[in-house]
Amino acid sequence: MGIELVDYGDMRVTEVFPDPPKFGLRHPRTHAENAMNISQSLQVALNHQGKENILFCIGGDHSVSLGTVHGHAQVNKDMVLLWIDAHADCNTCLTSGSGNVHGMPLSFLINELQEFVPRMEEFDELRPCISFKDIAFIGLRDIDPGERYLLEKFGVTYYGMQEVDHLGIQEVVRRSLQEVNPGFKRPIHLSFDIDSLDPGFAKCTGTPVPAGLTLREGLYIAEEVHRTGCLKVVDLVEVNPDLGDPAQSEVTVNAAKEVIRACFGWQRAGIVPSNYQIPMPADVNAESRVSLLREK
Ligand SMILES: NC(=[NH2+])NCCC[C@H](N)C(=O)O
Repeated sequence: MGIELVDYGDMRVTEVFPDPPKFGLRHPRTHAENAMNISQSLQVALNHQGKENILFCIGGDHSVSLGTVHGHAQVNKDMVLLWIDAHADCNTCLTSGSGNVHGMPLSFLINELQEFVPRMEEFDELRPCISFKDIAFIGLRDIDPGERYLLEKFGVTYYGMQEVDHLGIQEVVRRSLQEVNPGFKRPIHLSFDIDSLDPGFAKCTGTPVPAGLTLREGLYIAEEVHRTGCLKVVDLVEVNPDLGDPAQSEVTVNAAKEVIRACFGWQRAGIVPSNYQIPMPADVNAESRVSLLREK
């Protein structure tokens, strides 16, 4: 594609011991510490790179975004968030049925939700940093009762699969961008959970849900978000090639790769890479060739 990539390396996950559940939330100290590490590393990377660049974080599960969104919001205070997912991931530890933090990251980050989250000093540093009005959800189809209650209570912009079927992906993306980022003035954080895609395209993920986005719809989202010119940070999470058979894992990884390429500006219609030079026959230089053609 003619783009230059800089690899900032892997984040090591630190496990903290002992780490008993708190309010049902599993591994609170480990999660809080790792989220803070991710947030700080992301801030360093964002401040280091050029303004026109895109920072890509490859998960990990969706708890990664607790750190990435927090870090991004410290650098770009006016950022908006597009959450592409089968799940709303805004359970509080009290509404969660699983205790898994990958279903809760937004409960720590969204200002309006703080009154529903019990205080845990481990998470004190991860101050909430975004409001519901700055978030659009696309692809939802497995929403827990507590999440549904909160989405309704705060009148949140969300386009579940029902809305995708009703409006079509083009209108869903147009409305989402228009609602959170009118005029394309604000930096965008795209948090793309591979389980937003239908299991036919992404079986190898921890919590697959049937009847999801097609790969075409997923790519359309990524292409359109790239086209805004506002895309600053992308999370691509919940890809787990160890789940499922080798064929399914290849399909899932390929889907993830295609989404990543689209975020970086690849288009299905093809692109001319920035450093591309058209091959010319060796015998004739371009100028004489043009004049030969004209003389005929
Ligand atoms: N990012 C995800 N895959 N989230 C799945 C969450 C599933 C369920 N709602 C939970 O809270 O446990």
